[in-house]
Amino acid sequence: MLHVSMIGCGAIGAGVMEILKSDPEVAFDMVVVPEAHMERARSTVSTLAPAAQVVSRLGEERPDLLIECAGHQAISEHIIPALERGIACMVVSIGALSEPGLVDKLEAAARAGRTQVQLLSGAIGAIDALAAAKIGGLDAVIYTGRKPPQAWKDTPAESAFNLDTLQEATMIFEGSAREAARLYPKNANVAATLSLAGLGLDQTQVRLYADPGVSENIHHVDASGAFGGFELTMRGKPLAANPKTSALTVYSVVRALGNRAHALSI
Ligand SMILES: NC(=O)C1=CN([C@@H]2O[C@H](COP(=O)(O)OP(=O)(O)OC[C@H]3O[C@@H](n4cnc5c(N)ncnc54)[C@H](O)[C@@H]3O)[C@@H](O)[C@H]2O)C=CC1
Ligand SMILES: O=C([O-])CC(=O)C(=O)O
Repeated sequence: MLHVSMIGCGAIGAGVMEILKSDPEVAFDMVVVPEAHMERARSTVSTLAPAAQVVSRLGEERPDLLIECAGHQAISEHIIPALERGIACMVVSIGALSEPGLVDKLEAAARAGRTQVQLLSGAIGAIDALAAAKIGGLDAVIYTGRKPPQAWKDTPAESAFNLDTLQEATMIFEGSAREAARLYPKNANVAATLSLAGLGLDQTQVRLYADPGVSENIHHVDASGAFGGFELTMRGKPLAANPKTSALTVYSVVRALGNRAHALSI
């Protein structure tokens, strides 16, 4: 039985607990959320993982695994201290790692605690292929993200374009993954994941589109190098609970937890 503590109880966290409530090999013992969100989290947790306690920090507990499904702030607040204490961690807010120095801090904390932090693939696929291709040498990685106009609300695109009346696909950003992550931090997880697996934040090229013709979060990757090349298009259905988040992100967390908990890993 794998004893897991979960940070966050929003669209991803609740989705993960919902799927795993019938898995006898995974137990959620703690769910960590900020004080202000505890009441709401308690009501969600009472049906999805009734044995779990809702807390605002991990305290002295030592889960087998701590998984972050919360947001950028949670990495320095909860993941780094847990790694230093030797607790294995998984992270889904990969966009946070575009902050200068944070990847190094994460690695140093895991080394100090003699443990490991796993960065999950989330809404994108082929991270295994890209990371393997990097070993032979990559020439180019181009990422195109395309989402319905409403998914770009509360981003700089909202002041530059009238998202409510867009009639055709409109490129709202072109530049490096580093710049994309700076301007669109809540939509930067895929760009940051591709960068970490591949050519890094400065060499990974990004184009972002607001497209009234789509209802899904469409991620396209074009990679080439010594291995040859690949093109990948993911058409991610957004979660009802948070349209910025593709459902595949939830499944990627469930898969990663299953791979730790079950005898067979794939
Ligand atoms: N790697 C990937 O492909 C993807 C990653 N994400 C990232 O996953 C994270 C969670 O996404 P959603 O579940 O859709 O968000 P959400 O907004 O639905 O839920 C966030 C949850 O985290 C909690 N929370 C917020 N700040 C916290 C903190 N400092 N400490 C502890 N708990 C905290 C909130 O109370 C809430 O329960 C976001 O950072 C998002 O950017 C989202 C989609 C894809
Ligand atoms: O599709 C998703 O779930 C999220 C996304 O685009 C990102 O954060 O890069």
